[in-house]
This record gives sequence, C-alpha cells and structure tokens, in this order.
Amino acid sequence: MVKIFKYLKKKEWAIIGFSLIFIVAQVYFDLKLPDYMAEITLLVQTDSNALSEIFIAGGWMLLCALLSLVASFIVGYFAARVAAGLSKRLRSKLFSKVESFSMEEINGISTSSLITRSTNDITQLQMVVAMGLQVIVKAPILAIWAIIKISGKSWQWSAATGGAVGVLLLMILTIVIFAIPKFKKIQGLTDNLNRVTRENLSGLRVVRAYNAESYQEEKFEKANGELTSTQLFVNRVMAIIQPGMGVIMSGLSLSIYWIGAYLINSAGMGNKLILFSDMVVFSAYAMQIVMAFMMLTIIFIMLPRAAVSAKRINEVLDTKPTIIDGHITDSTNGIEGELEFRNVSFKYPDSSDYVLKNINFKAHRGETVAFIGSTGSGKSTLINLIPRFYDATEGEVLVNGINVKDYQQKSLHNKLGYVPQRAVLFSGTVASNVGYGDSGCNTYSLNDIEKALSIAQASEFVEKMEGRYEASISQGGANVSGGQKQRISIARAVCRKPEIYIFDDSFSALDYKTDRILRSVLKKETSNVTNLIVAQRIGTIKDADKIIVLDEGKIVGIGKHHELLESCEVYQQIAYSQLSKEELA
Ligand SMILES: Nc1ncnc2c1ncn2[C@@H]1O[C@H](COP(=O)(O)OP(=O)(O)OP(=O)(O)O)[C@@H](O)[C@H]1O
Repeated sequence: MVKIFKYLKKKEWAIIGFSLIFIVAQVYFDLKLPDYMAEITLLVQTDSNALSEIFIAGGWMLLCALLSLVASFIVGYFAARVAAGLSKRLRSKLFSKVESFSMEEINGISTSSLITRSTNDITQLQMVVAMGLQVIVKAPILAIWAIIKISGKSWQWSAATGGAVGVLLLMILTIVIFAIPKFKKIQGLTDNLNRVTRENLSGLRVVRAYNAESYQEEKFEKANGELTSTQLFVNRVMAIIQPGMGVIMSGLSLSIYWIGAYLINSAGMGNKLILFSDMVVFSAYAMQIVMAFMMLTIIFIMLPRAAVSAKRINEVLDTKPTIIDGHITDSTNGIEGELEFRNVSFKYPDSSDYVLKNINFKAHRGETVAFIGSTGSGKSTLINLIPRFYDATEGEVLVNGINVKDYQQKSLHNKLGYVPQRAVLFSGTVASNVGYGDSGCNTYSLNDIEKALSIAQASEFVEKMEGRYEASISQGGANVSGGQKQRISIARAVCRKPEIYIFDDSFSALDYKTDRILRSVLKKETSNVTNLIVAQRIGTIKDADKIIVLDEGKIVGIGKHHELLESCEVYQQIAYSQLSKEELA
C-alpha cells in the first residue's frame, strides 16, 4: 500500500500538508463547541445573567460550527483532488505497462484481471485515499485532543469512556478477523465475473445460434452468486458496526448521566451546578472520542481491502516484461527486406513441448515466401516470432542480418507490415484504420490511404460507404463484412510501406477472384518488398518464389510449387485435396 504512495506528486504531498492545517482547524472548532455549551448551561442556570450573554455564546457556537464546516469542505475538496489525481496516474501507468507486455505476461495475468485491476482496484484505492486523508489524520488528533480536554474531570466518567472505547476496539477486532480474508476473495471473484461477462459478450452470436443462453446464464449465475454471497457475508459483518456504534454511544451517554446523577446527588449545593455543566461537557467530549474511534474503524475496514487492491496493482506495475527492447534503431549494413530463421526452436511459456523445431530458411528482398501446412503445424507461431510477440526459445530470427532482439521494438515494427489471421479494426473511420499508428515516417496523407485501399482492392466498397474514407467503423469492425475487414486490414499494412509484409492467412475471407487480383497488384506495386504469406489455399501460394511446408513444427519441404509437387509428400496431400491433377498441372 505504502509503495503506491510513491506515485503521488510533490504538489499532491504539498496539498496533503496544506490540508493538515484545515484538519487541525476543524478539530479545534469541533472541540470548542462543548466549551460554549457549558457556558450556556451555566448562564441558563444563573438568574443574574442577561439573555444577550446567552445569545453571544450561542453566536460563537454557530460561528465555530460554520468554520468547522468550511474547513471540512476544504479538506474534502483537497482529498478528492489528490485521490482522483493518483487514480488517474495509476490508470495511465497500468495502461502503458500493459502495452509493454508480451502475450506471455498478458496470458499470465489474464485480460479480465487486467481490466478489473485498471478499474475496480484503482477505485478502491481512490476511495481509501480520499477518506483516509480526512479520517486517518483527523481521528487521532480529535481523540487525543478530546482526551486532554476531559482529563482530570472525574475518574468515574473517564472509566466509563475507557470501557466504551475498549468494547469498540473489541468489536473492530472481531470484524477485521472475519472480514479481511474475504476481501482478497472478492477481487478474485470480480475478475471471474468480468471474464464470464466478456466471454459471453464476445461470443454472443455463437451463444444465440446454439441456444446456449441458459448454459451461459448458469455460468454467469455461478460467478455472480459466488461474488454476491462473499459480498453479503462481508456486508453482514459490516452491518453490525452501525447499530453496535449506536449502542456503545447511547450506553456511554447513559453511563455518564447516570454516574453524573450520583455525583450531583452526593455533592454540596454550591458544586451541583458546576458538576452538571461538567457532565454536559464531558458527555459531548466523550461522544467525540467515540466518534474518532468509529472513524478509525471505518478506515481499518477499508484499508485491508485497499491493501489487496494495491498489491494487485503493484503486481502489474512490477512485472518485468520478458520482451526487452534492444538498442538498434536501423540496420547500417545496407541490407533491406531480408529475413532469416537460424536453427529456431520454440515452445510456449506454459508448455513443455516444442511447437517449432530447428527452423532454418532465408527470405531475400523482393521474394515471396509462403508457408503451408495442416492446422496446428506452427505457421502462425513461426510468423509471430518476427514482430517479437514471443521470442524464440532457441536459435535466432534475423531481420536484415540483425537479431530481432537487438532492435528497438519500434524500429523493428516499422520494418514490418503485419496482417493478422483475424482482422482487427478499431472504432473510428476507414481512414483512421488504414492510416493507423506511427510508421516512423511522415503522417499518412489521404493520397496514401486512397492508394493503400486501392491496392488492397477495398476502394470499390469504401467508395460506396456513406462518408467514403470518413465512413465510420464500429468497434471490432462490426459494421463491415469479414472480407471487407480483411481488405482494410491489408490496406493498413500497405499504407505503412514496410520492408517485409507478413500475411498470416489474411486472404482466407476473400473470394478467389479478389484474392488473385489483390496478390497480383500487390506483387506489382511492392516488387522490392519481401512477402511472407501463410495460407491454407494452394491457389494463394502457387506462384510464390519459395514455399515452406510445415508439419508438426518441422520443415518438411522447401521449394517452388512444381518442385514440391514432385518431392514433398505433405505438399502433395494438401495440393491434391484442393485441386485436381489437371488443375495442378
Ligand atoms: N498461446 C499458446 N499457448 C500454448 N500453445 C499454443 C498457443 N498458441 C498456439 N499453440 C499451439 O501451438 C501449435 C501451433 O499453433 P499455430 O497457431 O502456430 O498453428 P497454425 O499452423 O497457424 O494453425 P492454423 O492453420 O490452424 O492457424 C498448436 O498445437 C497450438 O495448440
């Protein structure tokens, strides 16, 4: 929890310091009230006093109450500012930290947990910082000041107050023992609820198509029920606080007046009035003491929960990304568009089996290298090692003769035009999706965007959209078809003008005609660029300069189409399963 405070700025520490003055002022004015109350009690009981004196004392009392209110408002304002500022900063830090994560870290913590940590956990912290500043600092000052004010009055009254505080502390301890273990559980269960909700929303079409609503509801109800019952348990324990406090405070008042009645009864005539006034004042101070401890109770209950949240946030902030940036910003060896896999083997972090084994090949500038193989043979995994979504477990991946690990990631990515297997579009416009990101060169002009869309065979449908290049694209590209999404996604890569294109099965949603036209235009327009194409269709890769056939993570054939048709059994099987002998010939 303390670690989180290092994210407070100097200015915010200054605000906290400044707030302290107002907190002390507020306590001072609050504790001044019983003094005036005692004065008024005495004035009322003494016949010789004018009404105006009572009004004056009452006026001072009102002023004190008003000043206390103003001080409390200022402290509240500052506390809210500091808390909101801290939570904004933490959210930004978490966001940029998560951006630096590789798939290994993201999968390790889980997307749903990362969302809960960036929202719910930060809110818990924000609440405790806002409340804490007002209460953690105020309560002890109030308690100590009030105790000083009543010290030496009457040991019987002091004993009664001490007893009340003792019972209060016992109550807090019981609550804390029962409730704290549940706080950690609540955050974990919130992650789970988040995960089930996300899964349901992202797979809504499949859920509907398979009438799986009740199955999903059952899953949701289970997650919801678990969270609710844990929250209910905690809230039930917490519910004891309010009435418990009421009983303690009323009991204390009653004890003070009861003890007071005995004391006044046994006192001489001259002391009766003083004792009565003392009793009124003592009871007011005693209430303040109990109130102070009550405030601390609330904080002691909120702190453990916030501590759990702080730990979860720190966990993310302290995670060291496994993909570490290199230093090289550009290759100075004059080589461009070259890719080499040198004895590369790879296994996923949570798995013991190698998915790629001893991969060796080279792609030169201007060449089209295609990867084919059955599903799960490791094609996407191989491609993912180039932009460093994962790092090779053994061996080296070299771009322009330099290990990808030695590049600054930004520079490496600027050399690549990556088109993923599942086209990803962001909410915005066609133009914002095509001219997406930073290529390290100039910003994209409308001309660049138009040209990229035209190469990707997307101009025709984009021209027909309302607003054309400024036509809106909804989240995930929900308002365009699968093939259209793929073409916009291809245009995005073209717009970057990369040295190496990576098409991970990116033509699968296109009809054969568009697929053929797109590839021939792409080849013409980007003749100096290296193309890496993962495909399932023989038709898509037939004309490639080099076809690499993968089987169970191993290269079982490299060559041109006609060579592989003669020499590679796996390739033959794939080819004959798609086209007849005549078509292949
Ligand atoms: N994140 C992951 N963690 C663990 N194993 C994975 C992960 N992603 C993929 N795999 C495994 O790696 C193997 C290769 O998967 P990959 O996605 O590279 O195959 P592919 O040839 O691209 O298949 P497809 O043509 O179906 O896309 C598969 O056996 C898969 O189960």
